[in-house]
Amino acid sequence: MVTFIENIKMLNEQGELVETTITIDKGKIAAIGEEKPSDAEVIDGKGNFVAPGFVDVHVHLREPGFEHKETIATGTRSAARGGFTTICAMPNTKPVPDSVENLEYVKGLIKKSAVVRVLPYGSLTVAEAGEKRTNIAELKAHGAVAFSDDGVGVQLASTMYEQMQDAAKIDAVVVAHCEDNSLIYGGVMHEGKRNKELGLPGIPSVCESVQIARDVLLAEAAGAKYHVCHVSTKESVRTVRDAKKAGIRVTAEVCPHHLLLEDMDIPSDDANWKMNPPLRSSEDKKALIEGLLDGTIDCIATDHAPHTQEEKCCGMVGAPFGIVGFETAFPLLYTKFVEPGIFTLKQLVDWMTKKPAEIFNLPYGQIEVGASADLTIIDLNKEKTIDANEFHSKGRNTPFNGWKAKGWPVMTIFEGNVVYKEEE
Ligand SMILES: NC(=O)N[C@@H](CC(=O)O)C(=O)O
Ligand SMILES: [Zn+2]
Ligand SMILES: [Zn+2]
Repeated sequence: MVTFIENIKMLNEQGELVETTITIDKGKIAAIGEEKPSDAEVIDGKGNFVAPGFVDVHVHLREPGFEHKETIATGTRSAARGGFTTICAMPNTKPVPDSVENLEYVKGLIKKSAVVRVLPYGSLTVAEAGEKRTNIAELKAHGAVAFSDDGVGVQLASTMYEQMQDAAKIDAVVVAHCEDNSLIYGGVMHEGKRNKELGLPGIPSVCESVQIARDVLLAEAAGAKYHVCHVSTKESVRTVRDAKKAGIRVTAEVCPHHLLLEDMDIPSDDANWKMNPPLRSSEDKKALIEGLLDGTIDCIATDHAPHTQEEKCCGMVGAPFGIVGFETAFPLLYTKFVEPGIFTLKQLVDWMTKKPAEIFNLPYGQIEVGASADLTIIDLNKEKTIDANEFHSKGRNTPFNGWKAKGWPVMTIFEGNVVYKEEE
């Protein structure tokens, strides 16, 4: 079946919006800017903006093991509603995809219920316990997109070094949640001014940056491709910048919440503001924005991390770290950064599509003939108030509830099929 999208605007190389059409045949983009084939089914783009389906290289779907927080079905529906068509699922599930058997099991679950493309990570260590190394060559051969122990830092330098050496041999990407356990101090938010006002234990910035500093030196020694998760501090940005200058193969991602919020914004001891790494200072936030703009930080990832309302009910100390991200990422970033002219629309879209795909060597994230027909149609003028109760995710854990934002995905197309359509 042939589908024809008309009355749509697309970004050109210069970053201008130009009117076009897209023809889809057998799940692939068959033509751009051509006439309607006679037998085609027509989608009216209503003059909206069409972007490549967003690519998120850092998400948590919770299945298997934590289906009360999220399932592959709810998580991917949430992704589709946010405009994401390719997502890389972190391995902190139960079981952890640390063996071929466990990875195959996870792949089976994905096949059964995912509505968008889910690419599973393999872990760096068995059960993410930080001790026994996994066989990453074997896991890669069975479809692991990359390797990470996200949720915890790899504490031993030798473990990281040896996995990087193995990764270098097969050109796999080592992806790191950087957190030195000896520097957490039982903290639940950033160690600064606001945690003292709230009487809450703080996590110092060095907890993250020292491990990034260690890892870039290990990546240099191993010749490995190394990607840093959710960069949150100015020292981390500087360390990545210096490493890039030295020719080390390092890339980095930043999350929307770290670009949009700082510790002083935290209104009270409310666990919907608790995530790892925590919201840092206003100087840190500034450094992250500068880092994106100067190319130190390569892409944006949501770190969608659903938890139940019961878990998040009662203050930061007992609650798990993490907030949901899919269904608010684009409108918030568009409203707060593109509308005021801090980022261009092309920059924002590239950081959510082409750039992450490049890092992980994925053939997605661009609208071109022959590519998978993964598209997000966005109404850049539509304004709406964020209501967590409308989320397709099981998670309601967001600090952005009640925020007004513009630029909402109205239709998401994955492999030529409509997987999300806004209710009229
Ligand atoms: N980011 C978070 O605060 N939480 C993540 C783990 C992680 O990304 O480190 C989770 O799995 O809940
Ligand atoms: Zn993490
Ligand atoms: Zn994560």
